[in-house]
Amino acid sequence: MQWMASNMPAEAGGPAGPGTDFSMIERSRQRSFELYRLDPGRGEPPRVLTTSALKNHREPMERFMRIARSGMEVLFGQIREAGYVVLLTDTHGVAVDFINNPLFDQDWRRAGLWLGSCWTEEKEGTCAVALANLEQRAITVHHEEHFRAPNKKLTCSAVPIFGTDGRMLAVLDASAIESPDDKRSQHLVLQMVRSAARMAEDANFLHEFEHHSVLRLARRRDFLEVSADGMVALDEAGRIVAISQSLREQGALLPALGHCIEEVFDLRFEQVMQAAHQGGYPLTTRHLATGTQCFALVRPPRRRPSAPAAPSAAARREVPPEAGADALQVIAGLDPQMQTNAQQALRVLDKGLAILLHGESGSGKEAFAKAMHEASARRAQPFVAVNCAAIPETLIESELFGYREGAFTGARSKGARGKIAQAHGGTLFLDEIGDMPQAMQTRLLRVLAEREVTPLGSEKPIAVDVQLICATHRDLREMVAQGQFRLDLYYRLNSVTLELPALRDRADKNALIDSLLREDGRQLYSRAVAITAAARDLLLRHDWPGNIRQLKNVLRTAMALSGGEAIAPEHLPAEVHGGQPPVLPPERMLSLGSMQEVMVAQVHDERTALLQALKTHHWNVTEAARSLGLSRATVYRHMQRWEIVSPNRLGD
Ligand SMILES: Nc1ncnc2c1ncn2[C@@H]1O[C@H](COP(=O)(O)OP(=O)(O)OP(=O)(O)O)[C@@H](O)[C@H]1O
Repeated sequence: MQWMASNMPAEAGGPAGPGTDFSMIERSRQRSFELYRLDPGRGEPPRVLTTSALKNHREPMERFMRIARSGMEVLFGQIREAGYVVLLTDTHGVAVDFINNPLFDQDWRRAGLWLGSCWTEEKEGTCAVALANLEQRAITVHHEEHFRAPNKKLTCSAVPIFGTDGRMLAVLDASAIESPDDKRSQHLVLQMVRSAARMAEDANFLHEFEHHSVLRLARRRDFLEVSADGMVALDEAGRIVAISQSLREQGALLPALGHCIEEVFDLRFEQVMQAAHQGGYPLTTRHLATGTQCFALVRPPRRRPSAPAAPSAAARREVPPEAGADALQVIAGLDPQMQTNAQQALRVLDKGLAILLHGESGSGKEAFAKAMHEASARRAQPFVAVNCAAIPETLIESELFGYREGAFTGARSKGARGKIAQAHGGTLFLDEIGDMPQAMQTRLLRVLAEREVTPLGSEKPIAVDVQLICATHRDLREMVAQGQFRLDLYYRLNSVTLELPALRDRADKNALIDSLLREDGRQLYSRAVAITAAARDLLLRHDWPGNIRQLKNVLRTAMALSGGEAIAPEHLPAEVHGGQPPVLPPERMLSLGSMQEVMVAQVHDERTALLQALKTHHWNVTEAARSLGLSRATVYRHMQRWEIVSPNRLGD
């Protein structure tokens, strides 16, 4: 169902056949050679885990394996005669379940298509399961496209399966040892794997939300019962608590999470409940944001847990969207590029890959990194941020790697744990990675390769397990070309690069303004602060060199100046009016400290200007207000705020 134009990357496919994405395969080949230094000629089949090691992979998957089993059986029934085996792997590429034709056990085992086999890029190089895991897209890897010689006769079609929070759960794969040379022969197989994967996702969704009302949605009424386009789960208050993967992929409904059904569809929750009580008849409705007409069928909650009384509609609207994977959706807002970033981030999280965020200063790289941490399996562990540009070069080593007692003059007597060790189990965010000195780059590379850190003055390495997220506003590729950044570290860091758009390029400036007015208004005045159309217009037209940070500060100052009333153009600084920005060097304007200085400078300027006008007009407030283009009430409010007292009243 197209709720709006999809902003997801195109499905892997193309003229050369299904699941063909040359750049995906090419990138993987490059990593296999350069990052993992694999030997394409190595002869043995993929490693198969021992029973006890396999148990560790199967246990966390047990519930889902039971749900996915019928989908696997349907799929196997369709392709068994053509000589395929069906594998279900976890997100580490380990086959936790499989169905084969036992007549050919020996052949499957020899080919590594077996329970417990490990299909990772690190060991096997380019292969379908590893790529579906890494890129979180459906793909066929056919014959010679495989990296290692023993896999080159295989054809494998793999499709990722996502959980109800958008995180990847597993990969479903169909593989054969013998198949025609033409990759197009696999087109139908890939489609079958895809529909079995979708069946497993939907079954999992219905199972997980069995205590919730679930709305099946379809653009065509006839297909509502047999093949809905997607599902949303509602809690007892009518709030959307989850949306199925098929709708997630279209992006349009993501911002609906946490909202009441009537805010998203032209449909009252009471109608939904009524339909549920009467056995579920189709409802005709409309998606409010896109105007798309659609049909909904309610599946009532299976067993209703005894629940507290439903809150009022007003109270329901105040509830923030759920944490976890949705933290990323919240930070992505309504901007298509940010939504794609959020989807990509979910695909690569918890895969042991470093992630690079690129974007202008203040565009929200750290905020995005924090949201990624929240969305990851590490969210209960520390998030440690280090700004490489803010630490003097002489201290960066001890700050990052830590030191043992007496490691250098001035060291603390007990030594110190470095930031890398502090982030153990969690996420390490290295901001301004382009500013990291070359010697540190070498040490960091070693930490990433060996997954251990040796504090200064110590010989005992400490094992560390961190999700690394780096950020920069610089062009690292250019820095590599200039010899300022290590090529091998660059390869390690940019397995995935997410480009954060500058505020001026974001399609959701309006919504961002509203959300900042709501959040900061609540902090300052315990309520959202309004804004006039003229002031909003100025904000929308400004090009925001300091990005969201600057917008946030401008709005905070404006809120203070307006005293919590609607923000009008007069509350906005000169640069937003197209005038000269405060005289500060541009690079300083972009740091948090300097933005606060800008705020102070602005307030200081406004106070001086008001004082000057009052003096010029002999403390006649009406005259001073007219000369400044402000209302008398505003001038009085500002006088009170800035403690300007008319000399005529000093004796009061
Ligand atoms: N989507 C968002 N909604 C609301 N506030 C946001 C959003 N993204 C970022 N911010 C806020 O904008 C400010 C700047 O964000 P952040 O520090 O993440 O930017 P940055 O790109 O890391 O900047 P720098 O490169 O200078 O370190 C912060 O106050 C952050 O909370």
